[in-house]
Amino acid sequence: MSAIEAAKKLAATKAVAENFHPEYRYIGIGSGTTIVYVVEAIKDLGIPTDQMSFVPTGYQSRQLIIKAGFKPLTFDSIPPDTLLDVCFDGADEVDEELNCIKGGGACLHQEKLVATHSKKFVCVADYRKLQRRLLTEWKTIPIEVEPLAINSVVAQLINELGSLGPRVRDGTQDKAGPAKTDQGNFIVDAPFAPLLLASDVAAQGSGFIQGKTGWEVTALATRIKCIEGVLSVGIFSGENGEHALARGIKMGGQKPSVVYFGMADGSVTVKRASGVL
Ligand SMILES: O=C(CO)[C@H](O)[C@H](O)COP(=O)(O)O
Repeated sequence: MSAIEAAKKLAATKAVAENFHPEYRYIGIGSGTTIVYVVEAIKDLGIPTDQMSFVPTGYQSRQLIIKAGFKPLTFDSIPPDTLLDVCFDGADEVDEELNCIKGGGACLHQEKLVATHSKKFVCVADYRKLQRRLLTEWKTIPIEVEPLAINSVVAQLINELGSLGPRVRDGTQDKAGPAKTDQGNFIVDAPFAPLLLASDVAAQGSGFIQGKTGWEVTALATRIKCIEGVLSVGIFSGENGEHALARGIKMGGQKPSVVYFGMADGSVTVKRASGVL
């Protein structure tokens, strides 16, 4: 096993040991390569799961749940007003304030649905994903776009928001044309300069900033989401589910409450959200 795979597995094992409880009934399962180790770790706990439902974030995730012998539940079958007890997912990059870029595997829309309906989002990643700001090593924001609107969305990303060379993601080698999401949409990967943290903006004493100093994370996510034809933006920012609940808001927290990073030296670095927990 490579150092990176070993790091993912270590982080997944610790994240599950500390955040998976026998009384849980609804568990979200994300997408990607790291989540495979999370599902393995849940299985290895040996806790009975017959009273539990596992909510996938796409085709790959559903297959993982089924293969592990867990009961899958589609997002639209969750009982009304019910929050998931926890969701586990990976990330492409995580900044100091636990904002994330997601969507490297084109599953951002369902991942956001699940994250925003979970009491707690537990993120699992390897050391490459840990950065002070988003778009440091991972250079683009994945955006899910309705195919008919693809040209107009790309034009607005360039002309109105200053993205330098957004590209429609290609499909597999075996199929000509753009990649399609589980919803049948396209993905635009939009490059921007590294994003400012909310604390950077507060320190400069101004509102949202765009231009020479770059975009603040949530300001850019909000602007992109407002473009007609955009279904979902691969920036998970703002509040986390636990903070939202503490304020009496049931749904909508996007950020992880905690991130487990598997490190190159075999340790696991745990970053928790600050504030009211
Ligand atoms: O957002 C995602 C898929 O849309 C994944 O969570 C993200 O790409 C991380 O993947 P990996 O665990 O393979 O590094």
